[in-house]
Amino acid sequence: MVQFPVNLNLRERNAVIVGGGSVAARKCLLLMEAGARVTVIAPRLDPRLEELRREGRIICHARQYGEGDLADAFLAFAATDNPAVNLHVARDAATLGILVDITGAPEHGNFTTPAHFRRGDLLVAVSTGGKSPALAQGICNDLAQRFGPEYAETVAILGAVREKLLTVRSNRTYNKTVLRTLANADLPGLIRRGEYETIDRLLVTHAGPGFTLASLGTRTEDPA
Ligand SMILES: C[C@@]1(CC(=O)O)c2cc3[nH]c(cc4nc(cc5[nH]c(cc(n2)[C@H]1CCC(=O)O)[C@@](C)(CC(=O)O)[C@@H]5CCC(=O)O)C(CC(=O)O)=C4CCC(=O)O)c(CCC(=O)O)c3CC(=O)O
Ligand SMILES: NC(=O)C1=CN([C@@H]2O[C@H](COP(=O)(O)OP(=O)(O)OC[C@H]3O[C@@H](n4cnc5c(N)ncnc54)[C@H](O)[C@@H]3O)[C@@H](O)[C@H]2O)C=CC1
Repeated sequence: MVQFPVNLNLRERNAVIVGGGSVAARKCLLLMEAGARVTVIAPRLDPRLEELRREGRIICHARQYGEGDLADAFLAFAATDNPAVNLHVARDAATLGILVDITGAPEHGNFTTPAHFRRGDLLVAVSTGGKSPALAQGICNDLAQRFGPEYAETVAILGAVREKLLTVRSNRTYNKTVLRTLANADLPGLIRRGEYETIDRLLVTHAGPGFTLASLGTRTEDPA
């Protein structure tokens, strides 16, 4: 199965999870992090889901999956321990044209959830197309050691430089060169060592006067 990589914007989109066990709870937390509105349908709820329900942060229907449950979903997850129910969800989603992750039988759905970690706006996702979730998770754990919190700051700085460059300069070739140079300038290493003056010098040299960390708003005061 050749899968297509995509990053979804789920802000204020409806997501329906059929099933309420530990897999459902994991998907639910992930969806909430992304700003989705989550509905869970399951007769039995994991304690984490039960708590979210009590706090009014998700909608729960304490019953078995049934007719019409996917009606207003943007995307859906089948995470019950009953393969027949999961297949029923797969068929209904196909009829409605809704994206669905059949967590116990990925070949019946049209997307899967990769292992992942975040550093601010940096998202690293690893997929084996369902062949070995444990390997995907292991590779992610290795990468997480290599890409520490300094990458969150690096992405914030590069994002701010990019936004300012695109606003103040219309020369695309120039911008591309500057952005590539800065992206390859080991800002993470400089941040790790606290060498913010060197970063300022790099920014001013390559992007131009006015491109200091303070003026970009990514750093308001010198830590020294
Ligand atoms: C297809 C997919 C469905 C989907 O889209 O979610 C799927 C399916 C299945 N997983 C199974 C087992 C395990 N899953 C994990 C862990 C995770 N599984 C995740 C994703 C996915 N799992 C999707 C494909 C991802 C890809 O490879 O591209 C992670 C990465 C992300 C997440 O769940 O959000 C998450 C990391 C959790 C974290 O970071 O905490 C572990 C490891 C562990 O628990 O230690 C095991 C045991 C070891 C093993 O089996 O490898 C089984 C067999 C169930 C059974 O035996 O009954 C099935 C069903 C099947 O394959 O038939
Ligand atoms: N990362 C992943 O995606 C993983 C996926 N799986 C698969 O995910 C599925 C669920 O695993 P767990 O959460 O551990 O199961 P679980 O046993 O903890 O929970 C099952 C849930 O399904 C609900 N359920 C049962 N019949 C239902 C129905 N007719 N309608 C609605 N809800 C119903 C139960 O009430 C319960 O909440 C399994 O199919 C398993 O193969 C398993 C491990 C990892």
